Amino acid sequence: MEAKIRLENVTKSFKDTGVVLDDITLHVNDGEFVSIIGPSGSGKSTIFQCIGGLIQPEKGELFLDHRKINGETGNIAYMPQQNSLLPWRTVIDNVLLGQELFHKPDKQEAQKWLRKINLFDYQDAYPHQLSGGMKQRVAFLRTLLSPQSVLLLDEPFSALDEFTRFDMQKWLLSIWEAKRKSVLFITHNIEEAIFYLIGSISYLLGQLKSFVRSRYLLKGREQTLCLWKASFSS
Ligand SMILES: Nc1ncnc2c1ncn2[C@@H]1O[C@H](COP(=O)(O)OP(=O)(O)OP(=O)(O)O)[C@@H](O)[C@H]1O
Repeated sequence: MEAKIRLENVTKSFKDTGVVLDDITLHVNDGEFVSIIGPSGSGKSTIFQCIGGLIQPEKGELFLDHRKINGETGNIAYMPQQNSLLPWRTVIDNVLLGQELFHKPDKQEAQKWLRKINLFDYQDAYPHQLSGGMKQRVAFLRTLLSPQSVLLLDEPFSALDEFTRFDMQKWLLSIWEAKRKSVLFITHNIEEAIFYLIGSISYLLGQLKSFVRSRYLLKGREQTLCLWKASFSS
């Protein structure tokens, strides 16, 4: 299977903290769902910032399809950990932002999805009028509806209550099944990573050809924790 995203021997350090990523190699295949789990400070968000082109590694190369993307932004739909909504834009205009960058805003589709996440009545509200969980749902929707084929989700559901989180997790899986985007998902929570593995199994068994795994990062080193892996040939 073709790698959609490839990190080859990526090393990144910061002045204060020293080496954070030490020779990381990671391949994510087309349509694959990969959870990245690890303790706080192990470098999970730093990996995303490198893939998203927000920072440059001092060593190593990053590829999207076969194209080198070191330091390039705009290739990936990225939902960072911190609130990334633009305060001067309404909810609907924030959701449409990712699509506007590609000149493809689809207001009707955005409204359809806002209804699904119970935010239809807030489409004309501004971010300061929303709770933390509502903002997270808006940012998540913007990322999902962006046209790029790779989603980077950095703890997208951390501000949500258990019930809403469960709904969003199920929703994310159904979107992944329907759109077959490549998803990299950061979480602190091993149970959440296992949820996606188990949730993916029925789909993968049906499709006969896929591959799901979780990665566990230790400071400076990457170890692969193969919780579940399936590779079927069609
Ligand atoms: N811009 C920066 N300048 C200096 N140090 C940084 C910078 N960004 C990250 N770091 C440091 O790099 C290390 C890894 O940070 P990172 O945010 O990638 O970890 P993380 O695994 O995502 O943590 P968390 O789960 O708490 O979000 C931390 O020690 C952090 O202080």
